[in-house]
Amino acid sequence: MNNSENPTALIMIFGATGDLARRKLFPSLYRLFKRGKLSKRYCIIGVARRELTNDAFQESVRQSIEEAEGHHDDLQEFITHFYYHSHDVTDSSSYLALKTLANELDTHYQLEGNRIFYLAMAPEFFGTIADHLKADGLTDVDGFKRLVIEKPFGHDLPSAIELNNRLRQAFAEEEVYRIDHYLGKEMVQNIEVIRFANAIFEPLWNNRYISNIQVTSSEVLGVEERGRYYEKSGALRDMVQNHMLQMVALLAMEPPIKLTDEEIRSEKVKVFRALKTLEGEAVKENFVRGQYGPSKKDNEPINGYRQEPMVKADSNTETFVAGKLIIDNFRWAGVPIYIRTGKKMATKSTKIVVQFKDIPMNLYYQHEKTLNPNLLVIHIQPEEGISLYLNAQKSGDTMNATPVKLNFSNNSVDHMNTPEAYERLLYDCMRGDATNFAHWDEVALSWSFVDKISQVWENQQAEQFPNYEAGTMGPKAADELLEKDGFHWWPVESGDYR
Ligand SMILES: NC(=O)C1=CN([C@@H]2O[C@H](COP(=O)(O)OP(=O)(O)OC[C@H]3O[C@@H](n4cnc5c(N)ncnc54)[C@H](OP(=O)(O)O)[C@@H]3O)[C@@H](O)[C@H]2O)C=CC1
Ligand SMILES: O=C1O[C@H](COP(=O)(O)O)[C@@H](O)[C@H](O)[C@H]1O
Repeated sequence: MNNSENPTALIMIFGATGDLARRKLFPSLYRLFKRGKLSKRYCIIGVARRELTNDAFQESVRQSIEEAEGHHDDLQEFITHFYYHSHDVTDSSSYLALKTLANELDTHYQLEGNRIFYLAMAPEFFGTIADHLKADGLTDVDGFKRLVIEKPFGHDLPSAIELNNRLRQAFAEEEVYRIDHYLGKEMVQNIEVIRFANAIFEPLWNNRYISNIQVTSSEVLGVEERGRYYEKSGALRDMVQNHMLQMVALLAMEPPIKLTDEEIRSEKVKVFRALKTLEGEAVKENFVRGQYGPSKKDNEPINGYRQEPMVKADSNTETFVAGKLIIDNFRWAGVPIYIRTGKKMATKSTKIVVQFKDIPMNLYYQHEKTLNPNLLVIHIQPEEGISLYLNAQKSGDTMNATPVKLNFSNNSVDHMNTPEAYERLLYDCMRGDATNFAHWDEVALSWSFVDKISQVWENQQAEQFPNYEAGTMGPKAADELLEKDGFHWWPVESGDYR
């Protein structure tokens, strides 16, 4: 790992005129600069097809940062380190000019030959770009070379293997940084700290004391302009294969012997290996798919998925998934981990609820009431924090126990300074810390789990689609999935369970 706190590198962004670069990458780089986490020796080359001068590119970078961060006097200084190279990545003859520019800037800014290639482009180009970077000598550098790859990493296991084999011709595994932006979120990173830095949780973190875990990531937005991509992806590939399973791995892994990327990955991989594979009928019993239908809000019609641009009128693509995961190991045997994610749901929320088992005997039993279970809630977004639900005596009432909530809200403490996920991940990559990126073994194992489900779903038209109204929390079958185990989804809207 290059542990410098102010790393030096040339960052080449392929797809520099695209949405991701504008909305996430440029503002994140600026925030690193602002916080003094970028050394003065940095340089960014933006690459895309359209013809732009350096000045026009710098202006577009300035605008995108101002949209996200407002106006700042030091922006002018920041953007002078940005250069633009018009280049079609499928055009073999153009890479040599890119190499010449990179070498010149390397010398000019004294970048020590450190290079980061960020592929913020459609995945079909990943292999071609990596091939050329090597063949045309852009990776022949004295310093480090790293490849940052956006999702989706393949469409299924065979395509992911093919892509990986191709990338590995040019970059070693430790040089490939597969982005999963959930791993850059403050409270996702906090899962490990909550678990491993608190004596009160780790002894209870197993099937003796936990009855079930629920991980929800719901979105209010629909597929917007991404119908073409989403039709081939669906919620299973778009969210479950990566973000949802990564959160599950962090919740379920054993404590690593050290907090190094190798040790943490090795524990996460064991979780993926222990994840019970579902096939045939087991898919139907344990997984629910949904697709949003039209609805109305304030008398205004809301599109169903099949009415969205670039979506087939009889689409079989799921926009919602709920599932019950079983981790077949000593710690988790018998503890269901429920996941749920979807588009056009009632609220934008990512939350983890850990429900503890009931105590053996309830001394505070009331006629019609049972005690509320203890819950640990990890609020990932939009609020960031943790809540612990306990039972305590209501004032003046000695026979009753009432749920009370102990709350820590990150938003109220440090919200303005909480780094964006992309900001952290870019910084980690510059420092050579791959802990919060997806290792190939994790990607391969999560595809093999998800592929079995998609194979069943793709062979059966979902006749009941659409099966949930836009603006709701998904199909009824998702509630029944938990009801048959004697549980229910804890609400994610308010997060207040009293
Ligand atoms: N946008 C987002 O919020 C997220 C995006 N991603 C992933 O990031 C990647 C980029 O997404 P996004 O920014 O939305 O995509 P866009 O379609 O907005 O941008 C694509 C970029 O690629 C460039 N491009 C296209 N074809 C070529 C070519 N042949 N040669 C050189 N440049 C080319 C385009 O510029 P030009 O037309 O000038 O060539 C543009 O800069 C995708 O893999 C996506 O899945 C992942 C998570 C979130
Ligand atoms: O990767 C993706 O994530 C977003 C949701 O991210 P969030 O940080 O807003 O929760 C999702 O909208 C998109 O479809 C998916 O590709």
